[in-house]
Amino acid sequence: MCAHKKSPIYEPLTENGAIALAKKLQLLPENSQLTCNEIGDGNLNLVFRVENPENGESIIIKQALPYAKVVGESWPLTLDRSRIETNALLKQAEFVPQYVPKVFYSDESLAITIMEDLSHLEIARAAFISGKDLPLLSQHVGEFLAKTLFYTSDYGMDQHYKKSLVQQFINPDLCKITEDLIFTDPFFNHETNDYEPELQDDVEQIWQDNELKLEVAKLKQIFLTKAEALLHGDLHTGSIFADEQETKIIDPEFAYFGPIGFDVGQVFANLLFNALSRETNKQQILFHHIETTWDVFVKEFSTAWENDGLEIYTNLDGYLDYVLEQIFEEAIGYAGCELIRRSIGLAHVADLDTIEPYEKKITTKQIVLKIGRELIVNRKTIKNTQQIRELFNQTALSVI
Ligand SMILES: Nc1ncnc2c1ncn2[C@@H]1O[C@H](COP(=O)(O)OP(=O)(O)O)[C@@H](O)[C@H]1O
Ligand SMILES: CSC[C@H]1O[C@H](OP(=O)(O)O)[C@H](O)[C@@H]1O
Repeated sequence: MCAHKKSPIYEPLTENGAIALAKKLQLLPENSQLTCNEIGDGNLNLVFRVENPENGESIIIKQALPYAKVVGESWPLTLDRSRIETNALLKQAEFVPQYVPKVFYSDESLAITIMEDLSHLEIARAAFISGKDLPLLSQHVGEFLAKTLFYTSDYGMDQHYKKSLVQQFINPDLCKITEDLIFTDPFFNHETNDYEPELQDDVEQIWQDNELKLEVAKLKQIFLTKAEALLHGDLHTGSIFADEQETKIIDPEFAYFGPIGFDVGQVFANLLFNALSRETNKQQILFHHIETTWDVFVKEFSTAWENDGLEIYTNLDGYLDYVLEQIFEEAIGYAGCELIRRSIGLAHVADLDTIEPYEKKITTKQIVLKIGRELIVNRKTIKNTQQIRELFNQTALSVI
Protein backbone atom coordinates (compact mmCIF):
# COMPACT_ATOMS: atom_id res chain seq x y z
CA MET A 1 0.00 0.00 0.00
CA CYS A 2 1.41 3.44 -0.94
CA ALA A 3 2.23 5.72 1.96
CA HIS A 4 0.47 9.06 1.69
CA LYS A 5 2.60 12.00 0.56
CA LYS A 6 1.52 14.69 3.01
CA SER A 7 0.13 17.87 1.53
CA PRO A 8 1.58 20.98 3.24
CA ILE A 9 -1.85 22.14 4.37
CA TYR A 10 -3.47 18.85 5.32
CA GLU A 11 -4.30 18.25 8.92
CA PRO A 12 -7.08 16.21 10.52
CA LEU A 13 -10.02 18.37 11.57
CA THR A 14 -11.18 18.67 15.16
CA GLU A 15 -14.83 19.37 16.02
CA ASN A 16 -13.99 23.05 16.50
CA GLY A 17 -12.06 23.04 13.23
CA ALA A 18 -15.09 21.60 11.44
CA ILE A 19 -17.28 24.40 12.85
CA ALA A 20 -14.74 27.03 11.76
CA LEU A 21 -14.64 25.54 8.28
CA ALA A 22 -18.44 25.49 7.94
CA LYS A 23 -18.50 29.17 8.92
CA LYS A 24 -15.57 30.15 6.69
CA LEU A 25 -17.25 28.53 3.70
CA GLN A 26 -20.55 30.20 4.68
CA LEU A 27 -22.32 26.85 4.54
CA LEU A 28 -23.84 27.68 7.93
CA PRO A 29 -24.28 31.18 9.42
CA GLU A 30 -21.12 32.76 10.86
CA ASN A 31 -22.95 34.42 13.75
CA SER A 32 -24.66 31.29 15.13
CA GLN A 33 -23.61 28.94 17.95
CA LEU A 34 -22.93 25.88 15.81
CA THR A 35 -22.50 22.45 17.42
CA CYS A 36 -20.44 19.60 16.06
CA ASN A 37 -20.03 15.88 16.73
CA GLU A 38 -17.68 13.40 15.11
CA ILE A 39 -20.07 10.55 14.21
CA GLY A 40 -17.89 8.34 12.00
CA ASP A 41 -18.48 4.65 12.69
CA GLY A 42 -16.89 3.33 9.49
CA ASN A 43 -13.48 1.72 9.13
CA LEU A 44 -11.64 4.54 7.45
CA ASN A 45 -12.62 8.19 7.87
CA LEU A 46 -13.69 11.04 10.13
CA VAL A 47 -17.30 12.21 9.74
CA PHE A 48 -18.38 15.48 11.41
CA ARG A 49 -21.98 16.59 11.75
CA VAL A 50 -22.20 20.36 12.13
CA GLU A 51 -25.55 21.79 13.16
CA ASN A 52 -27.14 25.16 13.73
CA PRO A 53 -29.37 24.34 16.74
CA GLU A 54 -31.43 27.48 16.12
CA ASN A 55 -33.10 26.03 13.03
CA GLY A 56 -31.80 22.43 12.81
CA GLU A 57 -29.88 23.16 9.59
CA SER A 58 -26.88 20.83 9.30
CA ILE A 59 -24.12 19.54 7.06
CA ILE A 60 -21.74 16.59 7.00
CA ILE A 61 -17.99 17.08 6.66
CA LYS A 62 -16.24 13.83 5.81
CA GLN A 63 -12.46 13.80 5.97
CA ALA A 64 -10.02 11.08 4.99
CA LEU A 65 -7.18 10.31 7.40
CA PRO A 66 -3.74 9.41 6.03
CA TYR A 67 -4.22 5.91 7.43
CA ALA A 68 -7.02 3.34 7.90
CA LYS A 69 -8.85 4.39 11.08
CA VAL A 70 -9.78 0.81 12.01
CA VAL A 71 -6.13 -0.26 12.20
CA GLY A 72 -4.29 2.99 12.97
CA GLU A 73 -1.22 4.78 11.68
CA SER A 74 0.54 1.49 10.99
CA TRP A 75 -1.72 1.14 7.92
CA PRO A 76 -1.00 4.24 5.78
CA LEU A 77 -3.66 4.97 3.21
CA THR A 78 -3.89 7.53 0.45
CA LEU A 79 -5.92 10.71 0.98
CA ASP A 80 -6.81 10.49 -2.71
CA ARG A 81 -9.82 8.39 -1.70
CA SER A 82 -11.54 11.64 -0.80
CA ARG A 83 -11.19 12.93 -4.38
CA ILE A 84 -12.52 9.59 -5.64
CA GLU A 85 -15.51 9.74 -3.28
CA THR A 86 -16.42 13.31 -4.24
CA ASN A 87 -16.12 12.60 -7.96
CA ALA A 88 -18.06 9.35 -7.72
CA LEU A 89 -20.92 11.08 -5.86
CA LEU A 90 -20.99 13.79 -8.52
CA LYS A 91 -20.92 11.28 -11.38
CA GLN A 92 -23.66 9.13 -9.82
CA ALA A 93 -25.76 12.26 -9.30
CA GLU A 94 -25.79 12.76 -13.08
CA PHE A 95 -27.87 9.58 -13.40
CA VAL A 96 -29.65 9.13 -10.07
CA PRO A 97 -29.59 12.39 -8.05
CA GLN A 98 -32.47 11.03 -5.94
CA TYR A 99 -30.27 8.26 -4.50
CA VAL A 100 -27.08 10.10 -3.48
CA PRO A 101 -26.31 12.89 -1.00
CA LYS A 102 -25.80 16.36 -2.51
CA VAL A 103 -22.17 17.48 -2.48
CA PHE A 104 -21.79 21.10 -1.34
CA TYR A 105 -18.03 21.49 -1.40
CA SER A 106 -14.82 19.50 -1.60
CA ASP A 107 -11.13 20.16 -1.06
CA GLU A 108 -8.55 17.66 -2.26
CA SER A 109 -5.70 19.07 -0.12
CA LEU A 110 -7.75 18.80 3.05
CA ALA A 111 -9.24 15.50 1.79
CA ILE A 112 -12.76 16.62 2.63
CA THR A 113 -16.17 16.19 1.09
CA ILE A 114 -18.95 18.36 2.49
CA MET A 115 -22.38 16.96 1.81
CA GLU A 116 -26.04 16.80 2.66
CA ASP A 117 -26.84 15.54 6.15
CA LEU A 118 -28.92 12.37 5.91
CA SER A 119 -29.44 11.91 9.64
CA HIS A 120 -33.22 11.79 9.17
CA LEU A 121 -32.60 8.35 7.60
CA GLU A 122 -31.14 5.23 9.20
CA ILE A 123 -28.24 3.08 8.05
CA ALA A 124 -29.93 0.04 6.43
CA ARG A 125 -27.81 -2.49 8.31
CA ALA A 126 -28.94 -1.06 11.66
CA ALA A 127 -32.55 -0.78 10.47
CA PHE A 128 -32.62 -4.43 9.36
CA ILE A 129 -30.97 -5.56 12.60
CA SER A 130 -33.71 -3.81 14.55
CA GLY A 131 -36.31 -5.67 12.47
CA LYS A 132 -37.43 -2.93 10.07
CA ASP A 133 -38.51 -3.84 6.52
CA LEU A 134 -37.40 -0.79 4.46
CA PRO A 135 -40.03 -1.70 1.83
CA LEU A 136 -38.65 0.40 -1.06
CA LEU A 137 -34.97 -0.26 -0.50
CA SER A 138 -34.52 -2.90 -3.20
CA GLN A 139 -36.59 -1.01 -5.77
CA HIS A 140 -34.28 1.98 -5.26
CA VAL A 141 -31.03 0.03 -5.04
CA GLY A 142 -31.91 -1.94 -8.20
CA GLU A 143 -32.47 1.32 -10.08
CA PHE A 144 -29.32 2.90 -8.62
CA LEU A 145 -27.26 -0.09 -9.75
CA ALA A 146 -28.78 -0.29 -13.23
CA LYS A 147 -28.44 3.41 -14.05
CA THR A 148 -25.04 4.16 -12.50
CA LEU A 149 -23.54 1.02 -14.00
CA PHE A 150 -25.16 1.10 -17.46
CA TYR A 151 -24.49 4.79 -18.11
CA THR A 152 -20.81 4.53 -17.09
CA SER A 153 -20.17 1.40 -19.17
CA ASP A 154 -19.12 0.99 -22.79
CA TYR A 155 -22.72 -0.04 -23.49
CA GLY A 156 -24.14 3.37 -22.50
CA MET A 157 -21.32 5.92 -22.35
CA ASP A 158 -19.26 7.44 -25.14
CA GLN A 159 -16.34 5.03 -25.26
CA HIS A 160 -13.68 7.71 -25.67
CA TYR A 161 -15.02 9.65 -22.69
CA LYS A 162 -15.29 6.46 -20.67
CA LYS A 163 -11.56 5.88 -21.11
CA SER A 164 -10.84 9.32 -19.66
CA LEU A 165 -13.03 8.45 -16.67
CA VAL A 166 -11.24 5.13 -16.20
CA GLN A 167 -8.07 7.22 -15.79
CA GLN A 168 -9.73 9.64 -13.38
CA PHE A 169 -10.98 6.79 -11.21
CA ILE A 170 -7.76 4.81 -10.96
CA ASN A 171 -7.93 3.86 -7.27
CA PRO A 172 -5.03 1.49 -6.58
CA ASP A 173 -4.86 1.69 -2.77
CA LEU A 174 -8.53 1.11 -2.15
CA CYS A 175 -8.67 -1.63 -4.80
CA LYS A 176 -5.71 -3.27 -3.06
CA ILE A 177 -7.73 -3.36 0.18
CA THR A 178 -10.50 -5.24 -1.64
CA GLU A 179 -8.04 -7.51 -3.43
CA ASP A 180 -6.42 -8.42 -0.11
CA LEU A 181 -9.36 -8.44 2.29
CA ILE A 182 -11.96 -10.03 0.02
CA PHE A 183 -10.06 -12.18 -2.46
CA THR A 184 -6.81 -13.15 -0.77
CA ASP A 185 -6.34 -13.04 3.00
CA PRO A 186 -9.39 -15.10 4.07
CA PHE A 187 -8.24 -17.95 1.82
CA PHE A 188 -4.78 -18.14 3.43
CA ASN A 189 -3.40 -18.17 6.95
CA HIS A 190 -2.97 -14.40 6.99
CA GLU A 191 -2.47 -12.14 10.00
CA THR A 192 -5.39 -9.86 9.07
CA ASN A 193 -7.90 -12.69 9.52
CA ASP A 194 -10.12 -12.46 12.57
CA TYR A 195 -12.42 -15.32 13.62
CA GLU A 196 -13.62 -17.18 16.67
CA PRO A 197 -11.44 -20.15 17.79
CA GLU A 198 -14.45 -22.47 17.33
CA LEU A 199 -14.23 -21.80 13.55
CA GLN A 200 -10.62 -23.01 13.27
CA ASP A 201 -11.52 -26.32 11.55
CA ASP A 202 -13.89 -24.61 9.11
CA VAL A 203 -11.28 -21.98 8.29
CA GLU A 204 -8.54 -24.55 7.73
CA GLN A 205 -10.86 -26.42 5.36
CA ILE A 206 -11.15 -23.23 3.32
CA TRP A 207 -7.37 -22.74 3.25
CA GLN A 208 -6.94 -26.30 1.94
CA ASP A 209 -9.79 -26.16 -0.57
CA ASN A 210 -8.01 -25.75 -3.89
CA GLU A 211 -11.21 -26.19 -5.90
CA LEU A 212 -12.63 -23.15 -4.08
CA LYS A 213 -9.37 -21.17 -4.32
CA LEU A 214 -9.18 -21.67 -8.09
CA GLU A 215 -12.65 -20.14 -8.48
CA VAL A 216 -11.72 -17.26 -6.14
CA ALA A 217 -8.60 -16.69 -8.24
CA LYS A 218 -10.81 -16.39 -11.35
CA LEU A 219 -13.14 -13.91 -9.63
CA LYS A 220 -10.15 -11.89 -8.41
CA GLN A 221 -8.75 -11.86 -11.94
CA ILE A 222 -12.03 -10.42 -13.22
CA PHE A 223 -11.98 -7.79 -10.45
CA LEU A 224 -8.40 -6.87 -11.41
CA THR A 225 -8.95 -6.63 -15.15
CA LYS A 226 -12.58 -6.03 -16.21
CA ALA A 227 -13.11 -2.25 -16.45
CA GLU A 228 -16.80 -2.64 -17.28
CA ALA A 229 -18.40 0.30 -15.42
CA LEU A 230 -17.83 2.81 -12.62
CA LEU A 231 -18.59 0.75 -9.52
CA HIS A 232 -19.57 2.04 -6.11
CA GLY A 233 -17.04 -0.52 -4.93
CA ASP A 234 -18.25 -1.07 -1.34
CA LEU A 235 -22.01 -1.36 -1.59
CA HIS A 236 -22.87 -3.06 1.68
CA THR A 237 -25.91 -2.21 3.82
CA GLY A 238 -23.70 0.07 5.96
CA SER A 239 -23.36 2.28 2.85
CA ILE A 240 -27.13 2.67 2.44
CA PHE A 241 -29.26 5.20 4.31
CA ALA A 242 -33.01 4.53 4.14
CA ASP A 243 -36.45 4.82 5.64
CA GLU A 244 -39.90 3.74 4.44
CA GLN A 245 -39.86 6.14 1.47
CA GLU A 246 -36.33 7.20 0.72
CA THR A 247 -32.95 5.59 -0.03
CA LYS A 248 -29.52 7.24 -0.31
CA ILE A 249 -26.26 5.51 -1.13
CA ILE A 250 -23.14 6.92 0.51
CA ASP A 251 -19.43 6.22 0.80
CA PRO A 252 -18.21 5.44 -2.75
CA GLU A 253 -14.52 5.89 -1.89
CA PHE A 254 -13.77 2.41 -3.32
CA ALA A 255 -15.14 3.49 -6.73
CA TYR A 256 -13.20 2.33 -9.79
CA PHE A 257 -13.98 0.82 -13.17
CA GLY A 258 -14.64 -2.84 -12.47
CA PRO A 259 -17.07 -5.70 -13.12
CA ILE A 260 -20.74 -4.77 -12.68
CA GLY A 261 -21.41 -8.03 -10.86
CA PHE A 262 -19.20 -6.91 -7.97
CA ASP A 263 -21.62 -4.19 -6.81
CA VAL A 264 -24.64 -6.45 -7.34
CA GLY A 265 -23.00 -9.32 -5.45
CA GLN A 266 -22.14 -7.13 -2.45
CA VAL A 267 -25.79 -6.12 -2.17
CA PHE A 268 -26.95 -9.76 -2.35
CA ALA A 269 -24.44 -10.87 0.30
CA ASN A 270 -25.26 -8.12 2.76
CA LEU A 271 -28.98 -8.85 2.50
CA LEU A 272 -28.16 -12.52 3.12
CA PHE A 273 -26.23 -11.61 6.30
CA ASN A 274 -29.32 -10.10 7.76
CA ALA A 275 -31.51 -13.03 6.67
CA LEU A 276 -29.05 -15.37 8.37
CA SER A 277 -29.23 -13.39 11.59
CA ARG A 278 -33.05 -13.71 11.80
CA GLU A 279 -35.48 -16.38 12.86
CA THR A 280 -36.69 -18.38 9.84
CA ASN A 281 -40.18 -16.83 9.89
CA LYS A 282 -38.71 -13.31 9.64
CA GLN A 283 -36.38 -13.89 6.70
CA GLN A 284 -38.90 -13.44 3.88
CA ILE A 285 -38.42 -9.67 3.48
CA LEU A 286 -34.68 -10.11 2.86
CA PHE A 287 -35.30 -12.62 0.07
CA HIS A 288 -37.88 -10.25 -1.33
CA HIS A 289 -35.18 -7.54 -1.37
CA ILE A 290 -32.67 -9.83 -3.11
CA GLU A 291 -35.23 -10.78 -5.78
CA THR A 292 -36.45 -7.22 -6.27
CA THR A 293 -32.92 -5.80 -6.47
CA TRP A 294 -32.17 -8.19 -9.32
CA ASP A 295 -35.55 -7.86 -11.07
CA VAL A 296 -35.44 -4.05 -10.99
CA PHE A 297 -31.81 -4.07 -12.05
CA VAL A 298 -32.67 -6.23 -15.09
CA LYS A 299 -35.71 -4.13 -15.99
CA GLU A 300 -33.93 -0.76 -15.72
CA PHE A 301 -30.69 -1.97 -17.30
CA SER A 302 -32.65 -3.46 -20.24
CA THR A 303 -34.68 -0.28 -20.72
CA ALA A 304 -31.51 1.82 -20.71
CA TRP A 305 -29.89 -0.65 -23.12
CA GLU A 306 -32.82 -0.45 -25.56
CA ASN A 307 -33.26 3.34 -25.36
CA ASP A 308 -29.73 4.62 -24.84
CA GLY A 309 -27.33 1.90 -25.99
CA LEU A 310 -24.33 3.54 -27.71
CA GLU A 311 -22.29 0.44 -28.49
CA ILE A 312 -23.34 -0.75 -31.96
CA TYR A 313 -23.82 -4.36 -30.85
CA THR A 314 -26.48 -3.34 -28.31
CA ASN A 315 -28.88 -3.78 -31.26
CA LEU A 316 -27.89 -7.39 -31.76
CA ASP A 317 -30.29 -10.08 -30.55
CA GLY A 318 -28.83 -12.09 -27.73
CA TYR A 319 -26.13 -9.60 -26.62
CA LEU A 320 -28.12 -8.13 -23.73
CA ASP A 321 -28.99 -11.63 -22.48
CA TYR A 322 -25.32 -12.60 -22.63
CA VAL A 323 -24.26 -9.49 -20.66
CA LEU A 324 -26.94 -10.00 -18.00
CA GLU A 325 -25.99 -13.66 -17.65
CA GLN A 326 -22.32 -12.72 -17.09
CA ILE A 327 -23.30 -10.06 -14.54
CA PHE A 328 -25.48 -12.51 -12.61
CA GLU A 329 -22.85 -15.25 -12.60
CA GLU A 330 -20.18 -12.85 -11.38
CA ALA A 331 -22.56 -11.35 -8.79
CA ILE A 332 -23.18 -14.81 -7.34
CA GLY A 333 -19.44 -15.46 -7.09
CA TYR A 334 -18.71 -12.06 -5.54
CA ALA A 335 -21.54 -12.53 -3.05
CA GLY A 336 -19.87 -15.77 -1.99
CA CYS A 337 -16.52 -14.00 -1.47
CA GLU A 338 -18.20 -11.29 0.63
CA LEU A 339 -19.93 -13.93 2.78
CA ILE A 340 -16.63 -15.61 3.54
CA ARG A 341 -14.57 -12.48 4.19
CA ARG A 342 -17.10 -10.91 6.55
CA SER A 343 -17.12 -14.11 8.66
CA ILE A 344 -13.38 -14.75 9.01
CA GLY A 345 -11.54 -11.75 7.54
CA LEU A 346 -10.58 -8.38 9.01
CA ALA A 347 -13.85 -6.48 8.57
CA HIS A 348 -16.94 -8.03 10.11
CA VAL A 349 -20.64 -7.14 9.99
CA ALA A 350 -22.84 -6.42 12.99
CA ASP A 351 -25.62 -8.67 11.60
CA LEU A 352 -23.44 -11.71 12.37
CA ASP A 353 -21.38 -10.42 15.28
CA THR A 354 -24.41 -9.48 17.37
CA ILE A 355 -26.08 -12.90 17.12
CA GLU A 356 -26.79 -14.39 20.55
CA PRO A 357 -26.21 -16.76 22.18
CA TYR A 358 -22.57 -17.31 21.22
CA GLU A 359 -23.13 -20.91 20.01
CA LYS A 360 -25.76 -19.68 17.57
CA LYS A 361 -23.34 -17.10 16.22
CA ILE A 362 -20.77 -19.83 15.57
CA THR A 363 -23.30 -22.12 13.85
CA THR A 364 -24.54 -19.20 11.74
CA LYS A 365 -21.01 -18.31 10.66
CA GLN A 366 -20.45 -21.97 9.71
CA ILE A 367 -23.56 -21.78 7.54
CA VAL A 368 -22.34 -18.50 6.01
CA LEU A 369 -19.00 -20.10 5.11
CA LYS A 370 -20.74 -23.05 3.47
CA ILE A 371 -23.16 -20.87 1.49
CA GLY A 372 -20.24 -18.66 0.45
CA ARG A 373 -18.34 -21.66 -0.88
CA GLU A 374 -21.35 -23.03 -2.77
CA LEU A 375 -22.09 -19.67 -4.38
CA ILE A 376 -18.50 -19.34 -5.58
CA VAL A 377 -18.05 -22.88 -6.85
CA ASN A 378 -21.53 -23.30 -8.38
CA ARG A 379 -22.01 -19.78 -9.73
CA LYS A 380 -22.38 -21.04 -13.32
CA THR A 381 -25.36 -23.23 -12.44
CA ILE A 382 -27.18 -20.71 -10.25
CA LYS A 383 -29.35 -18.92 -12.78
CA ASN A 384 -31.88 -16.98 -10.72
CA THR A 385 -32.45 -15.48 -7.28
CA GLN A 386 -34.87 -18.29 -6.33
CA GLN A 387 -31.90 -20.67 -6.42
CA ILE A 388 -30.07 -18.48 -3.89
CA ARG A 389 -32.94 -18.98 -1.49
CA GLU A 390 -32.99 -22.76 -2.13
CA LEU A 391 -29.25 -22.99 -1.50
CA PHE A 392 -29.67 -20.92 1.67
CA ASN A 393 -32.41 -23.23 3.00
CA GLN A 394 -30.59 -26.46 2.11
CA THR A 395 -27.31 -25.31 3.66
CA ALA A 396 -28.96 -24.06 6.83
CA LEU A 397 -30.65 -27.47 7.26
CA SER A 398 -27.45 -29.42 6.55
CA VAL A 399 -25.47 -27.60 9.27
CA ILE A 400 -28.16 -27.61 11.97
N1 LIG B 1 -24.25 12.21 4.54
C1 LIG B 1 -24.35 11.73 5.76
N2 LIG B 1 -25.36 12.12 6.59
C2 LIG B 1 -25.46 11.64 7.85
N3 LIG B 1 -24.59 10.78 8.38
C3 LIG B 1 -23.56 10.35 7.63
C4 LIG B 1 -23.39 10.81 6.28
N4 LIG B 1 -22.29 10.21 5.78
C5 LIG B 1 -21.81 9.42 6.76
N5 LIG B 1 -22.56 9.51 7.86
C6 LIG B 1 -22.37 8.78 9.14
O1 LIG B 1 -21.01 8.45 9.28
C7 LIG B 1 -20.86 7.02 9.28
C8 LIG B 1 -19.60 6.64 8.54
O2 LIG B 1 -19.70 7.12 7.21
P1 LIG B 1 -19.03 6.36 6.00
O3 LIG B 1 -19.14 7.21 4.80
O4 LIG B 1 -19.58 4.97 5.91
O5 LIG B 1 -17.51 6.32 6.52
P2 LIG B 1 -16.30 5.34 6.19
O6 LIG B 1 -15.81 5.76 4.84
O7 LIG B 1 -15.32 5.58 7.28
O8 LIG B 1 -16.86 3.93 6.18
C9 LIG B 1 -22.13 6.47 8.66
O9 LIG B 1 -22.39 5.15 9.14
C10 LIG B 1 -23.15 7.47 9.14
O10 LIG B 1 -23.52 7.18 10.46
C1 LIG C 1 -9.52 -1.59 6.33
S1 LIG C 1 -10.95 -1.27 5.47
C2 LIG C 1 -11.98 -2.68 5.74
C3 LIG C 1 -13.27 -2.59 5.05
O1 LIG C 1 -13.91 -1.37 5.41
C4 LIG C 1 -14.60 -0.83 4.31
O2 LIG C 1 -15.91 -0.62 4.64
P1 LIG C 1 -16.49 0.65 5.42
O3 LIG C 1 -15.42 1.66 5.55
O4 LIG C 1 -17.60 1.11 4.55
O5 LIG C 1 -16.98 0.10 6.71
C5 LIG C 1 -14.46 -1.86 3.18
O6 LIG C 1 -15.55 -2.75 3.15
C6 LIG C 1 -13.18 -2.54 3.54
O7 LIG C 1 -13.04 -3.83 2.97
